[in-house]
Amino acid sequence: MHIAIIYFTKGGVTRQLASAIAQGAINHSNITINTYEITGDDIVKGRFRHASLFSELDSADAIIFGSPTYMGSVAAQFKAFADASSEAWCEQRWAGKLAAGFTCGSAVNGEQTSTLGYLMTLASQHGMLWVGFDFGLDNFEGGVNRFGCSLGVVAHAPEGQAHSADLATANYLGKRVSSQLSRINRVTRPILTECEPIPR
Ligand SMILES: Cc1cc2nc3c(=O)[nH]c(=O)nc-3n(C[C@H](O)[C@H](O)[C@H](O)COP(=O)(O)O)c2cc1C
Repeated sequence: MHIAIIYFTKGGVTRQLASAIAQGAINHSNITINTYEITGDDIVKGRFRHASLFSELDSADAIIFGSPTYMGSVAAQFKAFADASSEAWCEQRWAGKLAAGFTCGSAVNGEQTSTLGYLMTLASQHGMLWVGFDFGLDNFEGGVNRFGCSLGVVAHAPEGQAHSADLATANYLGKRVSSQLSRINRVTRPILTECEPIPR
C-alpha cells in the first residue's frame, strides 16, 4: 500500500510536519510513503504541470495534503496543484482513496481550520474518504492536538519552527491514516479477490 504526501512550503514548517506524518505512517511495514514538495518551478504561466507526479498520485491508496495557511486558505502554489488535479477529477481517478490534511500558521487562530476545510472540500470533490482525528476528552497528552481540531493537523509556528506538540499531532495523523489503510485492506482484500470487478 502506498501513501502520498503532497505539500507546499516556503519556510520549511510544513515540510517538518510532512516528515513527522511520514514517520508516523511508516510504522506499518507493508506501507510505502512518498512525499512530494510543490515548487514554484512546477507552475508555468500560472498552470501547475507535473505529469509523472499525477501518475504517482493516481496509484496511491491515500493522499495527504499540506499547505501553510495563506490569507485564510491554502497557498497559491498549492491551489495551482489543486486546480491541475481537475484532470483526475474528470475521471474520478482518486475516488475511494483515503485523504487527510495538515497546515500551519503564524497566528494561534489564523484561520488554519479554513485551510483544512478547503482540503476536505478538495478531497470530497475527488470522491476521497477524509480521515480526521479520533481524540476524545482524555487524549490530549503532551499537548497533542493542542488546538482541539478534529479535521487534521493545525500547527502554530510563529518563529518558523514547528512546535513539538504539533509534530506529535502530525505523527499521530500519519499513524492513523496508515492504520485505517491497513484496516480497509484487511476487510476488502478477501472480498475483492473473490469478486468480479464492479463496472462503474
Ligand atoms: C502571504 C502570506 C499569508 C499568510 N497568511 C496567514 C494566515 O492567514 N494565517 C496565519 O496564521 N498565518 C499566515 N501566514 C503565515 C504562514 O502561514 C506561516 O509563516 C507558516 O508557518 C509558513 O509555513 P512554511 O514555513 O511551511 O512556509 C501567512 C504568510 C504569508 C507569506
